[in-house]
Amino acid sequence: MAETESGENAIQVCVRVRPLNNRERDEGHRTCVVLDEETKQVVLTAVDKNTLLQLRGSSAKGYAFDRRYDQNDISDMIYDDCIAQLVEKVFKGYNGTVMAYGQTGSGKTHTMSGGAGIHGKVEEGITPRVIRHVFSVVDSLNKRAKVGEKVEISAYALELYNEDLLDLSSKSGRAEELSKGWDASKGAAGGLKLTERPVGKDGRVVPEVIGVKEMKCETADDLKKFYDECMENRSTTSTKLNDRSSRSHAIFTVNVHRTMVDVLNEVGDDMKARVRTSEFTSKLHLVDLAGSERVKRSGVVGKELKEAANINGGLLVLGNVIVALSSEADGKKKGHVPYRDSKLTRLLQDSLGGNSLTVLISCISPSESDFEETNNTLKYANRACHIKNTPLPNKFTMLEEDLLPSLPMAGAGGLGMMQLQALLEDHERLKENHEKKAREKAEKEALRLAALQAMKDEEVKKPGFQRLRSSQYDVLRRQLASGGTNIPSSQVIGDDTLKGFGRMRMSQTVDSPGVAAGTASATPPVRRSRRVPGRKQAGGRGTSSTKSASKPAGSTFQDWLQSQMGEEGSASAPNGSQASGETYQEGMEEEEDDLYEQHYGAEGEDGDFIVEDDDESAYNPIVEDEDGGLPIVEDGELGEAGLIEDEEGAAVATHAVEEAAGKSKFRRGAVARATIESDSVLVESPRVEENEVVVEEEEAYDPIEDNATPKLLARFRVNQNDVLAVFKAISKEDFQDVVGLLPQGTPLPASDKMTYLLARLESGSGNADLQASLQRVASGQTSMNSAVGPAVGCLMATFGTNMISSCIFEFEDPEDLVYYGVEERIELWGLQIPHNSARPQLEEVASKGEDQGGEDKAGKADNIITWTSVDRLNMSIGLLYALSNLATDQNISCGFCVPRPQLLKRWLQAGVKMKQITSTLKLIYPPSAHDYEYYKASTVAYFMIDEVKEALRKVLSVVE
Ligand SMILES: Nc1ncnc2c1ncn2[C@@H]1O[C@H](COP(=O)(O)OP(=O)(O)OP(=O)(O)O)[C@@H](O)[C@H]1O
Repeated sequence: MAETESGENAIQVCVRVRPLNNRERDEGHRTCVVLDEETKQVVLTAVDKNTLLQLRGSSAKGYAFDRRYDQNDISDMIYDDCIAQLVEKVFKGYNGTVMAYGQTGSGKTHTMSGGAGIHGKVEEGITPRVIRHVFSVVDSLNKRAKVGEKVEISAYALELYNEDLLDLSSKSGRAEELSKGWDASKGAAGGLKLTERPVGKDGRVVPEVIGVKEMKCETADDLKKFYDECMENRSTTSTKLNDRSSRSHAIFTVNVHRTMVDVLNEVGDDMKARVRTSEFTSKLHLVDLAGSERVKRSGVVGKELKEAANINGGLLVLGNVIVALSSEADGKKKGHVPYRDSKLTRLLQDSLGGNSLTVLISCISPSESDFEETNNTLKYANRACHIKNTPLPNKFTMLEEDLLPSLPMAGAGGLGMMQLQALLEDHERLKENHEKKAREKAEKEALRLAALQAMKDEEVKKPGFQRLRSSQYDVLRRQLASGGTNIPSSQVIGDDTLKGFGRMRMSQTVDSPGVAAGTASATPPVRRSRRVPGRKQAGGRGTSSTKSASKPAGSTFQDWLQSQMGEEGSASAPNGSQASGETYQEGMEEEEDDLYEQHYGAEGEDGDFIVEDDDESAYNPIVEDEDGGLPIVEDGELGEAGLIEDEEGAAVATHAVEEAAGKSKFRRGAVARATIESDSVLVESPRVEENEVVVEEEEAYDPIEDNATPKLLARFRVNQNDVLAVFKAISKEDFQDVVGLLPQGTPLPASDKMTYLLARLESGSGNADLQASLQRVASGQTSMNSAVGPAVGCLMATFGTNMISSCIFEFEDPEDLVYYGVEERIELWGLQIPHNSARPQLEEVASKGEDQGGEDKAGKADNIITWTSVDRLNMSIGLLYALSNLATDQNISCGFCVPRPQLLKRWLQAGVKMKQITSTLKLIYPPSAHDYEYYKASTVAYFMIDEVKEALRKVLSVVE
């Protein structure tokens, strides 16, 4: 016998014997059915000669069934034994069928629908129980539903009447159909359409009824009402054998549509936890067949006779189907199953021999007068026990994955149910808001672009309109950063510098990188393109004014970098770098190449570097053309588009060429000389003569006066609560995951980019207090390396960039940047301009430093060391400045980070010193995370907040 995965029979056949009815009693019929509990048989006993004859000599006929119910058993028992579990299975994706079968008047409708029984006792039928049960399951599922999960119930009712398939829910429609005639020869005239949908590869099909009205029901009452209405419409008639005989087969189908959400135990490349949302629809058919009847006995004529013929015809085919299926299941030759011989069997083909879990309730009369029909029913029921159904849960349709923010792995402590629920709720909200946000964003961007365009249009009307290219700012920043304090601050920082940029002649000493590194002689004025010594000893590119040479002796990048990093703990020379040292070194070598190019110019094909004249020791940050306009490359190599050189040498020149060719993605055409018609629309660059920055005055346009020069402003509004909460979250030493560390009741950030990725710096043995250790560093008693070494550990929480921007900082775009498109902003800021998004109101927590005090020898607040971590993702110097400001406010004087090469580069360029900590970074981090390996090989650095601020002030025009 076919079984489900859980071992239950896929087809359960039970027998129900009704009591003798009044007519049978009146006529003196006796019971011929006995339930033998020992043999589990339903035994038909021969009670008279004729019956004996019919039994061909046997005095008794027994059929074994697992479940047998006599006249004293109520439908409660049948339900509990067979139906309840079926209903539960339907919610797990299985199709189910409960089908009452038997001769007319045997109790099928009573069993399926209930009602006043023979003894006047009202009994609830299986279908009303199913309805109640279905909604009790729905309620319990809803109670423990995850966000995004739902279950929907709908139903439809069919009637197969004289081979016409009708919608029982539509009384008028049904009457109309019937008026067209009930002759089976008319087939489906006017009725519903029955089709078959192929499923699987074995040629199996499932029936589908087209056009039936499906009713969505929210409550059990809704569904019961719908059921009652449908059953009211059913064709019945009074016969000799049944006062209210069903003249049609009725199929009431309950659809269960479920959407389920599973949080998978995995994290994707994007560091989001995988969530699988799946859905299925399963069907529970509740079938009340019309009864077979011997027309002689039921005494029907005319229309009822025709009905009986059709009923019997369908049931005959049903019997044949059962026989064919049972023979097949018994291992006999696979034969043809005549499903298509009747509409009834076509409709039921999934329930018998198909994909359904089926309970067949064989209703029988106990009366000896019905002996033959009962025997017949039991015979088929017995055969049906052998039918093999192959129930498989309906295929889940996966809707989507990957919607949750990433969760810490179970190994890191896992999530509590509450937290998980919170995340799921967050997830749901995100899902709902996703489209709305996208739409709003698109609208906002469209408005912004329109406004931007309008502004640009206005700007270009101004005489001499020009704005500085982002690369020019980089040039300036780097130049200023490398020059350090030698440049008067009034001219180095902020508007003044920018004002002077290209406008006035300033005489001041600038230490070029080469000078800072203590190598090659100072920076002479150079005004003609030439090559500087390259790292390769190859020939020139055939230009008369170039030649090859070696990199200046002693002028190593390493030297320069060292000078940038300060004396202690050079990131460029990570001595003592342990596990991560090698990778770090490789990273730095890449950086070296990068920075080398920036300082000595882009490498030519042969490894040479293009600079001015033949003076190998020369260093010329800026070259301009004779007219003081856009610089021109004179050796012809770079065309006539212009050249701006400083540390970046030819790289900038190349950029200028691209610019001229209209290839640059930044401010295409806005700077290129070719596009500028007016002589007055020129941007000049400072140039260096004998270690002096020379900026020639011109009559032309003053970007500041014309209010067209962008300023790099760090104008931040910081959400203190968010930051404090984050700081608190990452300041616990003994942690399992960040979520668990957030203050009780802290709502989780709404950002879908939120990540909680954890790393802990394993800093050797000992259990000293990190706080105290850091204080010793602050008071100069010890170095960071030795302080962190014995400390308990450094917890570093990294958050997605979005979270940093939306949770920690709230930016106001500097007004002057509003002219710029996103790409330009990125270039200027090193970070996408953060957006303002909804941020959770997190509980305010006290400053850790103030709470803990510790060894604050000097007793000054600014000597109290607290620490924070900095996201490694594209942290711009602007963000870093804002963070540093905040850290100062909070008496935080030291920051840790895992610098990315790009980040390191940018910070170094900005003059921010970072020092490597020689320690092993132990990751508490999902290994599946895309940057796991990166972190594994990373080095932790630290920086002192004051130093950072001081350095950044030099390159940022800060509005405090
Ligand atoms: N188990 C039972 N206990 C009490 N009364 C019953 C039982 N089964 C059937 N009856 C009564 O017997 C009568 C006939 O039952 P029912 O209408 O359910 O038969 P049926 O098999 O549906 O007949 P038909 O095929 O003609 O529609 C009804 O009055 C019903 O109340």
